[in-house]
Amino acid sequence: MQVLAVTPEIYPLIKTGGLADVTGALPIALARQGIATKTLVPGFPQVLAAVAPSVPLLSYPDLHGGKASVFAAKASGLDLLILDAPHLFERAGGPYGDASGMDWPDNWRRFAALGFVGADIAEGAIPAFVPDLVHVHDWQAALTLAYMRYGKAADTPSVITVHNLAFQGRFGAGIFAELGLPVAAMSLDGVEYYGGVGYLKAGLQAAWAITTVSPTYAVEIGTPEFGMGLDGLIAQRAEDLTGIVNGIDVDIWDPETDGQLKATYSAKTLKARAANRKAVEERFGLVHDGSPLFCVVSRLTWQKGLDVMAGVLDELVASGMRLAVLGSGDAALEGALLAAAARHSGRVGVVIGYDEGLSHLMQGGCDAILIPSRFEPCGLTQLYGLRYGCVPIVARTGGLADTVIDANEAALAAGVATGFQFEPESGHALVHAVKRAIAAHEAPKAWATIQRQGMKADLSWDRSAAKYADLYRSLVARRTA
Ligand SMILES: Nc1ncnc2c1ncn2[C@@H]1O[C@H](COP(=O)(O)OP(=O)(O)O[C@H]2O[C@H](CO)[C@@H](O)[C@H](O)[C@H]2O)[C@@H](O)[C@H]1O
Repeated sequence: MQVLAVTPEIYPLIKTGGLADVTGALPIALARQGIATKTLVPGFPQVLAAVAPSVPLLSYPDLHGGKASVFAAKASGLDLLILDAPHLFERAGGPYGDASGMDWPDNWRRFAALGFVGADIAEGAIPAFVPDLVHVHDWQAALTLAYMRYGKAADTPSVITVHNLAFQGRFGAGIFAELGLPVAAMSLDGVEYYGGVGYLKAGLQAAWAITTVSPTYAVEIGTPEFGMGLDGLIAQRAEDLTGIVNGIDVDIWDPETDGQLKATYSAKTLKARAANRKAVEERFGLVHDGSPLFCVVSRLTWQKGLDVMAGVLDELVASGMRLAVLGSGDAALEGALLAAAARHSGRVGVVIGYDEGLSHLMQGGCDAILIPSRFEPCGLTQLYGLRYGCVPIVARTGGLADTVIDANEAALAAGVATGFQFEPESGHALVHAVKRAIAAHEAPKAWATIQRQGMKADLSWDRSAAKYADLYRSLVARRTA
């Protein structure tokens, strides 16, 4: 089976969040299931710098205001189709905005172009690669499915994966005329969304199947509390919706071989983590006093609930822990965390920025990782934590609820606990969970059992990829039936 994936981000070429980890790892795991994927990605500067250009397979004299082409490339074991459109994608800054974080005003045009080209390929524009199925990720790729549905490849099976319902790609009605879709598409069951145009909405409406990245989030997004305005549509499509938990790249994230660690280790040599802990303490300016060392590695946004944590930080420090925070995002939150670090010098350390290597070292050296998200479609950092013996302390929501087994009395007695869960959005509940973790940490043998139990979990992509492969096969069978 041949699959066309369409995504704005793919690890290791371009990444702003967990979406890239998924689109970078899934094709490789799917190949082991006999499924060949080619991934269409925008030619951002970071992408073009990582690949060798080749003869264009497709050319556009005028794609939304400039010349564009698609060429094939290979990188990190991935088969890529790169949409080279300098007027749309070759800009300094991030993939969605300028260096100051302001969204590009023409994002609607940039990702309409991506979708338009995706649908052309679905329709057979590259004769040597006519996909059996198209799989798009998030709002930036979602319009592919609207272009397919309204003419180009209406009977090619399709899947949309929602990595985060908070990002919807909502634009004014004025753009519709420039999308090149038929007038009929500007309707309630088309791309129209609260009077404007909704890219994610259009994709959810057009997709043959919808997936999201955990079973609990799949249920949550059908409710007004988590549905972000799309719950009605999601509930309507409940029969076509599945939750498939993300895997992680267990080769990149392997404490036995990880080159970013000061000392590698296994479940049998947990003591070796001490060298990593010391390196973290030094990097974050923390005292070396043997007290529990917790960490946060996160985008600093409302979703992640770190404002709730910042609100109880004094209590957390008073309970005896030290905290190392790596993250960037919301300026007010960055400020609050830096202020806490100044207030609790030696006990709280903050590094503002994005540092992949340091995130590995933290997982390899800290005792626990705090993830107080308000909502979390899947979450990857708790999975890295499990694999590295960095015990996750998580809000009971979405994929966090599905992947961490709370260390309650029964789970501890049965030896199956892998972390700690607490009620989301409650500073009080977070403090309580941290205190439970600190108490557990005081019994080194029991703590090591929790660590080892997490390290035993099968977090590889193979299990999840098998579920995607089953879904793909069932959709392709439906087409031919
Ligand atoms: N400052 C920093 N330095 C270094 N590394 C950093 C970092 N900040 C974050 N990261 C890394 O970025 C990734 C974040 O992944 P998450 O799944 O936690 O969240 P995200 O919300 O981006 O993804 C969305 O998509 C993914 C994929 O489906 C879902 O798991 C998730 O719930 C959903 O919100 C991890 O690999 C993490 O280590």
